[in-house]
Amino acid sequence: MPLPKYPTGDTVMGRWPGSSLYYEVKVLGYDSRSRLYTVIYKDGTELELKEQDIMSLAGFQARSRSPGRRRSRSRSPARTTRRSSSRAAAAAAAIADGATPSRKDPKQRDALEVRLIPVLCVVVIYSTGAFFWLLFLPAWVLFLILQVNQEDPSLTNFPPPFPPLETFWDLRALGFVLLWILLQALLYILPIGKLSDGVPLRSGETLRYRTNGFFAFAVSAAVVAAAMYLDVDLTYIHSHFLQLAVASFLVSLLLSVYLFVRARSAGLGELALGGNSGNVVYDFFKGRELNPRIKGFDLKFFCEMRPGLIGWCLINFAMALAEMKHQGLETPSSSMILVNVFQLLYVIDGLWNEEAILTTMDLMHDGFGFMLAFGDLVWVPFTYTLQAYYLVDHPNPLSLPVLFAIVVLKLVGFYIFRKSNSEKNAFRRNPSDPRFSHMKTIPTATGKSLLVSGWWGVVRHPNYLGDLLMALAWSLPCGFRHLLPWYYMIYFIILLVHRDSRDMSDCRRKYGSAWDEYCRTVRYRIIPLTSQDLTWNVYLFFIRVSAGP
Ligand SMILES: NC(=O)C1=CN([C@@H]2O[C@H](COP(=O)(O)OP(=O)(O)OC[C@H]3O[C@@H](n4cnc5c(N)ncnc54)[C@H](OP(=O)(O)O)[C@@H]3O)[C@@H](O)[C@H]2O)C=CC1
Ligand SMILES: CC(C)CCC[C@@H](C)[C@H]1CC=C2C3=C(CC[C@@]21C)[C@@]1(C)CC[C@H](O)C(C)(C)[C@@H]1CC3
Repeated sequence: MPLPKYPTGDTVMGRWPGSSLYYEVKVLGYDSRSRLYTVIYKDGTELELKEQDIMSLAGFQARSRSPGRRRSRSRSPARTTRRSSSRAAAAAAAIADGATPSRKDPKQRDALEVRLIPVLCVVVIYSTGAFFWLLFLPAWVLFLILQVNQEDPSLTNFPPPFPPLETFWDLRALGFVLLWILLQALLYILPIGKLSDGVPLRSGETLRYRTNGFFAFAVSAAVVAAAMYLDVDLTYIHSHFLQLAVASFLVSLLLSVYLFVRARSAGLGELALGGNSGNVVYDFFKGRELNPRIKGFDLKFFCEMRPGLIGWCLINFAMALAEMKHQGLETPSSSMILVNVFQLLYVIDGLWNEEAILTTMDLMHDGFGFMLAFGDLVWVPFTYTLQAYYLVDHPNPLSLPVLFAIVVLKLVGFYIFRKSNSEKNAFRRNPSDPRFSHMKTIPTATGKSLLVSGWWGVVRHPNYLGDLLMALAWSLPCGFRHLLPWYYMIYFIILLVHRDSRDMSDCRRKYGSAWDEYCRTVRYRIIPLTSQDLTWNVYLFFIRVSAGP
């Protein structure tokens, strides 16, 4: 067995994952199976690093002597984090690493150029990718809203007519959005409901969350009922959908700027592993801080679970009222009822099992930046409601057998989704729970184990499978006349396939050979008996190039 290059107890320089910055770390151990070093940073953060991400102090100092290198390397994590604004050039220089050649020596200069060009290309691709998404995502929401408003929303009617600029803005709409967020914030901070522990952070600390989502939903429903009793016309939401979306976009943008700025004073242990590359655009998009909090008010948890998610149900309900008004109906159509009830069940289930969100990727690993702020406050409420919006002016009557088949599909999907999510959540919270005693697991070097029987032994992401079946049941009530109500299904396949591939590489990095063993045992990713094919790999290639590191 080869001896580790860096012995336990040694002080070395370790690369901060996802970035090009090196900090002083102490080696705590080496796992020969996964070939990973466990190291501890000065702020107490413990991580596992590969050998190529570690340098001896002497080697590091020798390389730092070059003037070009000194700029991007600071021994103080806090300073370096703040300084990471020397951006692309610093990142490029740091990634290029190695003995920096003298600029006067033409041979060495050529060598430097040869090495810098691909590095600069990577930096350019990452910032271009993030920049593209920053512009594309809001534009796409706008396109969907304008398209669904058309009498014939088929792609042959592309592009939809662009409304006059002044119609985009309505101060009242901004007022409603702010009031809604304030109401949700108030319900979130009320000392009512359970306090749940998150998963331990890298520093060993555990954050507490007020998981009173169901209570917040019930009170919000009562507030909406009271508003209707007072003759508030909820169909305003349908007629001012664009203005409400623009107002929410503004809120999400301001929130993202605030999040980016406040991350400058966050400690190293509070930063997410991705999203701290030193590239402003990329980091703004991905989010730098893992759990930004204002005096215990957790911004990421709140945004993901409350205003957008509960708002989604309010919008759907308003669409049902708008359908009755537009089509002169006494009750909503059966398709509208299905879409409303199915999505309501999904949201209520999420809020009822709110604790389970604490073991999802977003909460455990992702930084909170534009992507999630926009996703939570704009994307969810204004694109997930598209099926209901579509049905307002595009009726699709359903026969009883079709209706029954769709309900069965939804229930099967929901069962798989709920059971698998609850199984993983319970296992992560208490692996020694007697209900797991008969289950097969694979131990990993981190101390955590992987479930290999039960739902997680059928496919590697059974929860995605259930979610996809449910998504199918949400689109079917809208029929096949247009592609637009199928948008959610198409987007969701792309999102989940991408999340699955991201999770695969994260888990491989975390668990090394134990993960490989899990993948050998559980061969299928999302759909049983479906192997990876060429399309999947081509698709993943494009997603990776555009999504960044
Ligand atoms: N409607 C929507 O728009 C969206 C819905 N979703 C839904 O949200 C839910 C959460 O999804 P997401 O956060 O992406 O992913 P998961 O909840 O599946 O979390 C993945 C994590 O689970 C752990 N894990 C993986 N395999 C195993 C195993 N065999 N045994 C034990 N733990 C394992 C790993 O974390 P670790 O080992 O570190 O604990 C892994 O990183 C899903 O149901 C998904 O469908 C997600 C995105 C969007
Ligand atoms: C804007 C981007 C293209 C995509 C942004 C993605 C986000 C919209 C989603 C990432 C993970 C999510 C989850 C839910 C909603 C959508 C986002 C925020 C979720 C809260 C929906 C309800 C479920 O029951 C859940 C399991 C709690 C979901 C968790 C993940």
